[in-house]
Amino acid sequence: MTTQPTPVLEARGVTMRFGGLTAVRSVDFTVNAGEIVGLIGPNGAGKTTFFNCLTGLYVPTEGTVSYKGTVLPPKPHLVTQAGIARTFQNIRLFANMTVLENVLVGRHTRTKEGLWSALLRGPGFKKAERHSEERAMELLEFIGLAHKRDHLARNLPYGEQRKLEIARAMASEPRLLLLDEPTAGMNPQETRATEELVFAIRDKGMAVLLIEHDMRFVFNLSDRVAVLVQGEKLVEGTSDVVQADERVIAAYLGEPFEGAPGEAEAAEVEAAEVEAAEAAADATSTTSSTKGEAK
Ligand SMILES: Nc1ncnc2c1ncn2[C@@H]1O[C@H](COP(=O)(O)OP(=O)(O)OP(=O)(O)O)[C@@H](O)[C@H]1O
Repeated sequence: MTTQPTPVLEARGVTMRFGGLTAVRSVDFTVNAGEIVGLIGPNGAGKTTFFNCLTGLYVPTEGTVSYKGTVLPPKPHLVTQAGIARTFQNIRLFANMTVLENVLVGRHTRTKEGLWSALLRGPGFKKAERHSEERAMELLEFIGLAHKRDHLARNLPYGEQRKLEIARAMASEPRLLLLDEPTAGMNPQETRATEELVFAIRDKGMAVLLIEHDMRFVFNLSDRVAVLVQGEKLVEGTSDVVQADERVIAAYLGEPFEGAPGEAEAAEVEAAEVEAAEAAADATSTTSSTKGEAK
């Protein structure tokens, strides 16, 4: 008997427009409990915009995002409270706080004292501090930074800062973790260690969705990979299926292919441009022949 996958995250018809630019177009997307899913696509394909729609940073122009069957309000703190945490493409740590403090701040959605109390270390925060500190230290041990608990975040090497970001996101006790380019700027050893870390996170019971440019990393890790091209989901499947799909290769190489996202619009624009150019050419020849007649 096969067990049905349980969706944690479901995006339905998510579209995001910035003025005249459609960065994400009608994307349906699901992450199931216990899965590692990769989201790939050429530069500017709309991956980060889609992440921002999932995490409430952007309000999608159309479509809905649900967590365990309930539509999420597009507000980052409510999304985190529901059980989704994320890291960013550019590191966003509190540089002048210690490693431990950074993780404690990440726990604010799970303590009733809240963010300001955590930042200002008010009386309520101190009370809850011991329990939070134990949890934070467990996390630091898990990611291998316990020995650096009192170091300032800004003094950590780059790879450790990225790890700390992951620990801080995990501190909110999410069921789904979204990682935006977790290996950006890492050396091969750090990338390999991050791969192990992501597997270990999944083994803790969290689903993981990651955007990545490092193909070996994403194909090694992911149970499923979705490919965004010009804001549309082009292909979705196992690593083997996606790697073998010629449309994916063409999209990465920037080559045209039949049924490419945006192809119909591009053809319309091209036809309009040709028409405009022809009209302009006609007008010029009419003018010059008129001029010719006047001579
Ligand atoms: N806030 C914004 N306002 C206007 N346009 C935007 C905004 N954010 C993204 N875009 C545009 O939307 C498109 C998709 O960008 P996005 O950053 O989501 O792509 P990406 O796949 O994450 O790219 P990369 O891999 O380079 O990070 C691009 O054309 C980008 O210029």
